[in-house]
Amino acid sequence: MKINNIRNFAIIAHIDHGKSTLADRIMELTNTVSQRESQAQLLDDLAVEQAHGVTVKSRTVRNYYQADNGEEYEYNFIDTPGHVDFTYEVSKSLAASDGALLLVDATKGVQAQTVANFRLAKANNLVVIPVINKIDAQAAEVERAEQEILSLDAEFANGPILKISAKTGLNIHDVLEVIHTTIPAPTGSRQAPLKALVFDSQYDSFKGIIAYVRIINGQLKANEDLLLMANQQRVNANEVGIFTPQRVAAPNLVAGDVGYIITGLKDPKALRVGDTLTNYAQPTAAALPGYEPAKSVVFAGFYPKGDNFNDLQLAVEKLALNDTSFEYHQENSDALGAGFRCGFLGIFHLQIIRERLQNEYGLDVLTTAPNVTYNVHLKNQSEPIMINNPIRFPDFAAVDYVEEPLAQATITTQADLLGSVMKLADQHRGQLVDMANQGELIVLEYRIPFAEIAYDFFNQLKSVSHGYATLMTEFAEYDLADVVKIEVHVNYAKVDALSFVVHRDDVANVTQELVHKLKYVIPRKLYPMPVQAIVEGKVIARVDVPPLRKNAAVSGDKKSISKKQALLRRQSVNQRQAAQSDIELPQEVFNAILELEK
Ligand SMILES: Nc1nc2c(ncn2[C@@H]2O[C@H](COP(=O)(O)OP(=O)(O)OP(=O)(O)O)[C@@H](O)[C@H]2O)c(=O)[nH]1
Repeated sequence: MKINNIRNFAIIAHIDHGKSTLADRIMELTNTVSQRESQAQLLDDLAVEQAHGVTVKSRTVRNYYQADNGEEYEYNFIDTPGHVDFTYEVSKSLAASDGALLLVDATKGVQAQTVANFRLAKANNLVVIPVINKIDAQAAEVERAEQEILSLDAEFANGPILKISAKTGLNIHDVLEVIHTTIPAPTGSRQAPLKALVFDSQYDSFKGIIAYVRIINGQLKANEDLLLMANQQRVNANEVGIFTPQRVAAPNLVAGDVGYIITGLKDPKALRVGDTLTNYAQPTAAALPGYEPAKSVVFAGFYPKGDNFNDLQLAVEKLALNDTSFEYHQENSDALGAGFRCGFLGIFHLQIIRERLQNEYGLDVLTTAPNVTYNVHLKNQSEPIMINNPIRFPDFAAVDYVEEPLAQATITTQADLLGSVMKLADQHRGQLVDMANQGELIVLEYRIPFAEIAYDFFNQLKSVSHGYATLMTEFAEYDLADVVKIEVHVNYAKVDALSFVVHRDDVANVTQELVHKLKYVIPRKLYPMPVQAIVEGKVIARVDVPPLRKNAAVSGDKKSISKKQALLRRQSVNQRQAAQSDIELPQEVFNAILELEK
């Protein structure tokens, strides 16, 4: 294909505005896939995606389009995720594209992710084509959506604003035409030395690392020797090819193309997404600018259930390769043994990774209660220490002061829901910074501790706004926080994995609720076990997990005094022996912390 007839573009939108449906329709109209195949959504093929009905990973597909002007075009499109936790995936896809279709749901209009993704596309110098989708829906307000698009960028008045239904197929032909008339062909020279951007990757147990590349300059054939520029690693292109959407081998990839390279690299850490690939013998002079590494916001421990630490290690290594925003390192807990401390972009991201471990690797992991990273300033030390694991939170006597991460949170809401949304943000220690109108929507800017919004805030916001309000967050700064560590002792022994950090004001409520929840989820033993929540050395709350059998001391059975005393003696010996001994920690115990009403 001539480079002039290639178009590389992304489809971007707010969650659920119809990206995957439009992608399916494009593949159908270009005969990339048959009608029968396209009955099921083709691109969201990860089990987690089907379960939640959302895109988690970006997908790439090559289509051939016979245009009205008689020319044939190669369309490489990248379907991207819409959930706020996966913005990082979107920015990678955009770096590999020259243009973007910005999809707006006619029943919802411009929403927070629409704005954010539009800005990302502009930052990557992409040509953006607005497309209003779902015009078939009863609740569609096409004109209003159009006005909102124009208030996003007045320049849209100069170009077409398409109105389609991805569901019924209405006006999809216009979309296919506008792509080649509006989005520029890639610029790049086939003669120059090879320069390819690795914009994504995947791990295959047999084939090793598969790099997803956009060829900027030059060309490459199978079996050529290549160089990964970041770590000067030499690799062989075992196979090169394109996505149809399945991988199909091709003789070569040339400037402008999007495709894959099977590298055979077996070490999942050997390749970094954002790296530049070049020819080993004739390298290009300078690497492409890489991506900003993603910044983890939420941390939690993953521990194997049973004796499969090695399986878990391999699985997290491979997942981290497929999802570069997921980070991990090994940690040990007295209560749980060896595991991993993992970093995520948000709680939904955590949930997705956990489900992927289950679905793709058959691993059921124990997940400890999530937390954020604290900067702890010690009394006798000038430099603060970063704590992302409550087990390591220093003793209160040594702590001078603590700082916590604040988010810049942008909440977009309908005017009539303003009251409930502001109340929710207030309950979560949000400080209102700015408030502005965007069409009929109100955009609120908050400074709000990540610890307050990292867990369930998004769901609560959806619930108070009946699904309409949207949330975008980014890291703002560290700020002083009056937080304390809660330790949990079961049967007088500290259970390190159950430690967590909360604001001092919440201590009384949280500890009471916690011990009462733990009473029902800690597996019972033959003797009663006290559960204590301890803050700064003081027991703040306590309950007893009842014994499996009746307690001799409180048993109502009629027994002689001496028999009862003998029973009590035996019971107390058991109890003393049992203190310190292992207690089991099923997942429900950690969920009890996660579900606390903070
Ligand atoms: N009425 C109507 N519904 C549509 C149309 N396009 C998509 N939908 C529906 O909208 C919902 C979301 O569509 P998806 O294509 O999964 O949305 P998405 O943007 O890919 O979602 P994420 O991948 O999770 O970001 C589905 O229930 C679709 O059937 C349309 O043109 N009209």
